[in-house]
Amino acid sequence: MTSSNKWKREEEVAINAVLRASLTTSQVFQQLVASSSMTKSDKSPVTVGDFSAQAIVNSILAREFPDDAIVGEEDADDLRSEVEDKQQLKRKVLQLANEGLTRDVEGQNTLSKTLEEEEVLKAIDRGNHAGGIKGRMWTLDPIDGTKGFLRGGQYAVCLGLIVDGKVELGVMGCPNLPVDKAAAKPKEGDFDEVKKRTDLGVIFVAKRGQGAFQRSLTDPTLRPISLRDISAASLASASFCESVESGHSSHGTNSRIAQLLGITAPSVRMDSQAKYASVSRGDGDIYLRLPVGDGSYIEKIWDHAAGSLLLEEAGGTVSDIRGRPLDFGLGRTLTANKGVVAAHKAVHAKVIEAVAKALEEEGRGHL
Ligand SMILES: Nc1ncnc2c1ncn2[C@@H]1O[C@H](COP(=O)(O)O)[C@@H](O)[C@H]1OP(=O)(O)O
Ligand SMILES: [Mg+2]
Ligand SMILES: [Mg+2]
Ligand SMILES: [Mg+2]
Repeated sequence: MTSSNKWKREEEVAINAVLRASLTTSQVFQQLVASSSMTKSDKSPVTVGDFSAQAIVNSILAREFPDDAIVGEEDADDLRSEVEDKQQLKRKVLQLANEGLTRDVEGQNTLSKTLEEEEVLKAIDRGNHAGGIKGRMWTLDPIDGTKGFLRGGQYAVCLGLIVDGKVELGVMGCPNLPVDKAAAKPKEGDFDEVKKRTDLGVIFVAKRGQGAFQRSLTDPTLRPISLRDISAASLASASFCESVESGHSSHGTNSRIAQLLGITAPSVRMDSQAKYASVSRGDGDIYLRLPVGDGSYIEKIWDHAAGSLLLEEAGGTVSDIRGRPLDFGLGRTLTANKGVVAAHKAVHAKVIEAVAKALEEEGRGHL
């Protein structure tokens, strides 16, 4: 097998699955989140979107690669409940999953027969695998950035293929990101803008050793992407990409790191693994995810598999705050790592030095 053929079939299937799931989450966003009856505190649309997207991706993987394990964020326990609310949720998920699976998408993967309730629940529960170092497994975050999804910001459908503990393929759908990286991102909370714009929706694809690419939701042409070319000498011109949520990543520590590196540009804030994608195509240069507080939060593999490979293939280095590579072979979580630091290869070591200094100053040097 030539290197460009490696994972060809997996890539095709993963793109089709992520594309379908992205179209379905978009549909849920348009119909439920951006509807006038939606109240701010109602989190139910994201639940509908999560389950439907996981049902769609897992059904396709189960059919195409029946022997592969899946480590997915969600499970169907809630949908098996007899409570009327959950029964209603289950019916909605069944309908959306079937619509998503039977939609005509680039002439591929159409189901001959719609799924029954129990089949959809089983598909979702295929994501229960424990992970580990041996063999082939997919890891899925059906909606990463649930907060972004609810506020009309960024969110992502993230699928990675991990083989013997190494991410080999990553496919990420970002329905609210402009295809053109230079175009303005929709203003957060402006649901009408998201509804109206026709230039939103990107799928990012990376295969180990074969580069990083993007395509739109409608045109299958893959176009190469890469990080902005930055050297140690031009580090001061860099910009950070960081979480919107201060509970997910320490904004205060990031400011100090910027100061130490001579960076003055304001940080670009967005939810989800769209941060990895954004830096991968040169919109922002450094992705910092510094632990908050005592650093007890343990990152999940589905939150980093696709994004980290994309950024590496686009010319970057991804590590935790100590410069250790992310270890995807230890189960469902990244137990050997703390936080994430991602940047162009040429400046990554310098960023890690500044991270260590900033944490030391805060009395968190032990993290
Ligand atoms: N305390 C935390 N620290 C870091 N990440 C978190 C924390 N709590 C939740 N997350 C995860 O951060 C991801 C999105 O964060 P961001 O958009 O800021 O990058 C989500 O996957 C979310 O998990 P979950 O999917 O369970 O909500
Ligand atoms: Mg997530
Ligand atoms: Mg999620
Ligand atoms: Mg979640």
